[in-house]
Amino acid sequence: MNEFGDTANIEAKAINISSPEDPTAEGSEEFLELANGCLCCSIKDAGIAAIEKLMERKGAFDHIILETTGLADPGPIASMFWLNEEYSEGLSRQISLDGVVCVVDAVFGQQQMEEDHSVDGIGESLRQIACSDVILLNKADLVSEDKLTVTEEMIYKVNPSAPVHRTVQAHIDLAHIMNVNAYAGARQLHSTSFHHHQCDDKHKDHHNHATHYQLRGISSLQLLIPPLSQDQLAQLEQWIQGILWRNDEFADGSDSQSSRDVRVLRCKGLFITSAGEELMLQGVQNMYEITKVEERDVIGIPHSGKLVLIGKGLDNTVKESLMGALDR
Ligand SMILES: Nc1nc2c(ncn2[C@@H]2O[C@H](COP(=O)(O)OP(=O)(O)OP(=O)(O)O)[C@@H](O)[C@H]2O)c(=O)[nH]1
Repeated sequence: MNEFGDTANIEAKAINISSPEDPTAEGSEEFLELANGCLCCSIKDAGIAAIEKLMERKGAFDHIILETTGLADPGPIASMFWLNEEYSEGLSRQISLDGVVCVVDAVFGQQQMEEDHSVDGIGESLRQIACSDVILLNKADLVSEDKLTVTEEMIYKVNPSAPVHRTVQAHIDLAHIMNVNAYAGARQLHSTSFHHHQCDDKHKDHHNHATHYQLRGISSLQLLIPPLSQDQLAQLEQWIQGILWRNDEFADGSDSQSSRDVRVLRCKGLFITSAGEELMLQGVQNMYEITKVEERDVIGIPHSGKLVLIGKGLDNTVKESLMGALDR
């Protein structure tokens, strides 16, 4: 869980396991120190080692909750649990990433987001919101209804696909933040209903079936994807690789203006093939996977697929580039 409302030092060091019912546990909580400080700065070594240590006590707990500091970037952490190469050989067989929860401070959240929009690059609060699957707008008792609404609208513009819950003292029904399966089956995507606000409707492009939410530093783009032939599916995947990898320093060295400007932090998609197959896309930063939806997960066949990109520089050019790729 992230809370960007504070300005805490990035050197927080604990993984906190709650295991009150475990008779073998020494206490109701255990803290595993990460030798190298912040989890996201020590992903490959200390992070994985700490989780491996935890898994020696497999069965003593049901969930692992990682609480990062206010300045952490959740993207690399999410990738570590999801598709890390070393990790996938070992622990990913035993545990899976459920979702990323972000706590936004209702008193300072708006100001923090405004400041982060005005900096070069993508400020941490925006990264945290962009990568979240559920958002708590906490300290709702301390601000006016108007301020809550304005903050919610700012959040929706950054990430239209994460539900936002207003909370006091972060009290929330655990069903909203646990077992959310944000990275699992397509069930989630079938039922995803994106937030629409009056102020966003003018950005909606019905002709191209696209919805575009633009805020200075970060934006999201939602596209309806028609049923795809096998060729189009291959073209779509190639296009996705292009947009996810073009900014990577290990990529093909492309140095065009658009390469520098576009940065995808999170992508999700559900694609339908003309043969009736369903495929799900999940991506964090430059990592992605496209998996076939198992029959048991399918709840009715949707008429069209959808693609959601959250990141920087996602303007009309990106949408047109995708349409062009599918038309080839
Ligand atoms: N009125 C009100 N106070 C709250 C709420 N949530 C937390 N607080 C109080 O705000 C104070 C600061 O709490 P946080 O903002 O969570 O600060 P913190 O515990 O340092 O946060 P982290 O370092 O991010 O874990 C504490 O006294 C909390 O009891 C809330 O919803 N309403």
